[in-house]
Amino acid sequence: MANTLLAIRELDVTFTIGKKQYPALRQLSFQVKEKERVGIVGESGCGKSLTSLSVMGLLPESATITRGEINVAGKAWSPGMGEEWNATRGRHVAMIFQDPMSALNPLMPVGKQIAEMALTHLSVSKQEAKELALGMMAKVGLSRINQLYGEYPHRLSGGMMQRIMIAMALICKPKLLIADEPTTALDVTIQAQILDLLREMNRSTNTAMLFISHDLGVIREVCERVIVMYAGYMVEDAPVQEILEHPKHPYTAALLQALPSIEKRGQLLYTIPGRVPPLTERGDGCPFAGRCPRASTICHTKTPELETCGNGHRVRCHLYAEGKIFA
Ligand SMILES: Nc1ncnc2c1ncn2[C@@H]1O[C@H](COP(=O)(O)OP(=O)(O)OP(=O)(O)O)[C@@H](O)[C@H]1O
Repeated sequence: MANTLLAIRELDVTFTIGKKQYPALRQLSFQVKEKERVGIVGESGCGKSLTSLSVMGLLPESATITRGEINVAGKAWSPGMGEEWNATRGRHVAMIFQDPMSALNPLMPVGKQIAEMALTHLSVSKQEAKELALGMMAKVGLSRINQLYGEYPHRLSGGMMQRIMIAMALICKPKLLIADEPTTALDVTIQAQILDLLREMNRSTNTAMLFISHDLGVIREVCERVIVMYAGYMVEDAPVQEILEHPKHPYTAALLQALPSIEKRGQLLYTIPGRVPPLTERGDGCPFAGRCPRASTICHTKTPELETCGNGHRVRCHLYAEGKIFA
């Protein structure tokens, strides 16, 4: 059985705005195993990025981890670790973002940026770093690599830049790659190529993946397991096929209903009425109660517990606890 690579337990992240504190992540608990591809899905504002930034140690200054545990490759985070955590995390976890242009240095040739990564983190000579960078550029499907090595970022298309970012992220052989909306800024055909590449890299390098997207359709293509987040809570966690066939949380069911499909061609696409409540408007009860067509009194007053339901499936919903979900 694969070992656990990332374990998040009962994590709370809180923003301090003025003199007030606002919880942004609540009781978040999940794991990523070695080589596993796990997706996090949810609408804008649900806490997907804060989850990845917590792991990376990159939370904004106004946000604090107020409770819980993050464990990477057997090493636990604790407050005040600073550089020590950066070293552990840096050795095992790399991240790619939605907009590769803003993550690349516009003044340095792209090949050199990949080589710099190897020079900084591996004990290699300049020549070896260049060779590793060229090898990685070929591996991520770039052509004319010798010429491309010396090109500046602005000369590259969005898809090529994202390939460069993936090469930079993987050159030091991290155990986990966090990809935060890596294809959202790309057009659809390029999107499909980058998703193929990420799957291929997961297979060929055994790097586990935490893939963040607001699009369940994309997660379905890439991941083996999916975590559904809503307003700072994980509301469902299950293998992808299980969640597609037997969604248990009304929010997950609504996300699935909103997915375009060939059968729905010509029909008006379903959208979930309402919006994710901002931090300042979150109260007691189930975070989804205000938009849930099946909410009852208890949903507005008591936060549901996370229930384990078999088949690797967990859900946070009073309907499940009351035996009203049979899906
Ligand atoms: N620097 C900040 N200051 C105050 N609130 C913030 C800050 N960054 C994020 N938030 C709030 O924290 C909550 C979670 O944000 P987060 O960026 O993790 O959401 P997300 O699910 O990744 O959304 P998106 O898909 O838009 O990136 C949101 O309500 C957001 O407004």
